[in-house]
Amino acid sequence: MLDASRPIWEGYLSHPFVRGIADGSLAVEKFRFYLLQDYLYLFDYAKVFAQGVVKSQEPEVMRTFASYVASILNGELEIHRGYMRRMGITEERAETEKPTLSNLSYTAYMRAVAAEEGPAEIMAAVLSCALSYEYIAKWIVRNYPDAEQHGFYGEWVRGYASKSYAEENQRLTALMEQLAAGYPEKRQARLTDIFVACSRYEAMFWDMAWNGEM
Ligand SMILES: Cc1ncc(CO)c(N)n1
Repeated sequence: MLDASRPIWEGYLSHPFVRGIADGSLAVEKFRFYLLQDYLYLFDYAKVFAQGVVKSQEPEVMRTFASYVASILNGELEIHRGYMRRMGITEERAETEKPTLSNLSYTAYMRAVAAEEGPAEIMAAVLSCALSYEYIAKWIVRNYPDAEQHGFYGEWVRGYASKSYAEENQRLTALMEQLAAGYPEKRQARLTDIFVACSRYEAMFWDMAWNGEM
């Protein structure tokens, strides 16, 4: 799965939006636009995990999916709310924002997988989002030593490069392997297709953030 999307992931690292966070040169206006879109995105992302609870039978699997619903709504979105406070954006204001077509397409795709398919396919859909942010943030930390301390973007970098985020991702990866164990080739190929599609949607989301799509 990771091999199939390697070239797409390499592209994230040279993306001007990602580079702008890395060297601190990104215009705050661009980040503001991205953050509001990502704020909307994360509520749908949480719903995809919630669908994982609905679609799974084993208590342990249900518990894992459920814990991510809570950690997105209470943990990751705290980063967003922190930035919104700093930029003077209220939650009411953020909720009136309209998702761009790129954003809608990405979440609609994940929600269609979640509605029609099973827990392994749902995990394949959420995995590239989670893993790619860790990949990007760790790459920033390795290559831009000042990025973590940046007065504005530092919090974003630290959050996604953190040990706790990596640990959560390890649990997701382990669950992916557990759910897909013994899958025949055809179903494995389907998981890869979903993972690659979401990796491409991630690239589209960065493009949207950079170009300010309406
Ligand atoms: C678009 C997008 N993908 C992945 C993540 C990481 O959860 C995020 N916050 N936003």
